[in-house]
Amino acid sequence: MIFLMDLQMMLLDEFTKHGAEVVLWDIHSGPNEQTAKLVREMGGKAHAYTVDVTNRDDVYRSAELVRKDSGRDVTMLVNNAGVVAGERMLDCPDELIERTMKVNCHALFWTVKAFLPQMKAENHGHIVTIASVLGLFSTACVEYYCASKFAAVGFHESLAHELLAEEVEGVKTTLVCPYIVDTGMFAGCKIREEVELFLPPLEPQYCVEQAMNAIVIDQPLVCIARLTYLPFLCRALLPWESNVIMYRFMGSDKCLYPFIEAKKKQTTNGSVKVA
Ligand SMILES: NC(=O)C1=CN([C@@H]2O[C@H](COP(=O)(O)OP(=O)(O)OC[C@H]3O[C@@H](n4cnc5c(N)ncnc54)[C@H](OP(=O)(O)O)[C@@H]3O)[C@@H](O)[C@H]2O)C=CC1
Ligand SMILES: CC1=C(/C=C/C(C)=C/C=C/C(C)=C/C=O)C(C)(C)CCC1
Repeated sequence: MIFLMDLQMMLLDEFTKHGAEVVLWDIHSGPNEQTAKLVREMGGKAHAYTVDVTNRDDVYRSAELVRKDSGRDVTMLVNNAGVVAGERMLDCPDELIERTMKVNCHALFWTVKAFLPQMKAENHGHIVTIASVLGLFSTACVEYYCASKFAAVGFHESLAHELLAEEVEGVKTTLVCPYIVDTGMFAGCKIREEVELFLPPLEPQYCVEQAMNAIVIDQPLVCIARLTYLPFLCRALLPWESNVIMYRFMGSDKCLYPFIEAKKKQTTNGSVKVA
């Protein structure tokens, strides 16, 4: 059985093709039921549960319910839920900053605590964390999003080390770090045109395919697109000043400013949604 935190339809499509029975957790029941219906229409098996992954009691209770309802253990956990507030830190209400940490990072603690013991006992399972390239290197204006994703990466890596150190070889881990994906979450983000030719925003389908390829071969880390391994390496190897020059040259020092502006317009129109 596969267990998924709210996930794009395409990712579900891929899991369904692999014969998975999916359990969907989402904070909103309507869209979640709709997703489950679509999976069933594709010939897959899906069960929808309304869960706020930031609420640890809700997570533990729902994990028990899943076990009871299905009579089976969850063998794959995909932590995909994520939020971004889209406001400069100094303008952002404290609650939204906290919420970003809770959804993008704390939720990983609760879901892993809920499902890993069983996986360890059976020496069988897979934990997938959908983090971000912004968990490996940063840029301006997304301090709390970066903090949450760096934390997610740190948590995932330490867990992966622990499983290896304890020789729990049947429980695999995959850390997925995508660049901008064209889902609307970061709409407006802009780098220099010449650079964008080599590194356009990712098509969701491409991102999902690359993530699935990594998951099926138990790859521990995948950066999507491959070119984004470079800034990750540069951050580790080059002096800070060289990275600053590189960022300016590529227009990536202020690439999130237009995203913040676009969000601000949405907020003034009263249509912004967080979580
Ligand atoms: N889009 C991008 O450019 C990138 C995204 N990512 C990461 O990929 C993941 C998916 O993002 P994407 O598909 O773009 O964004 P979406 O906003 O479409 O997906 C995020 C999902 O998380 C769900 N969610 C939010 N809060 C909670 C909660 N408390 N409990 C349960 N579910 C919750 C939302 O549910 P609902 O819609 O019902 O509110 C939403 O469906 C995120 O972790 C994001 O950080 C990484 C790199 C780039
Ligand atoms: C900083 C930086 C770049 C731009 C990165 C951007 C724009 C990342 C956006 C990621 C998002 C939105 C992730 C969401 O989770 C380049 C051009 C790769 C190269 C140099 C360093």
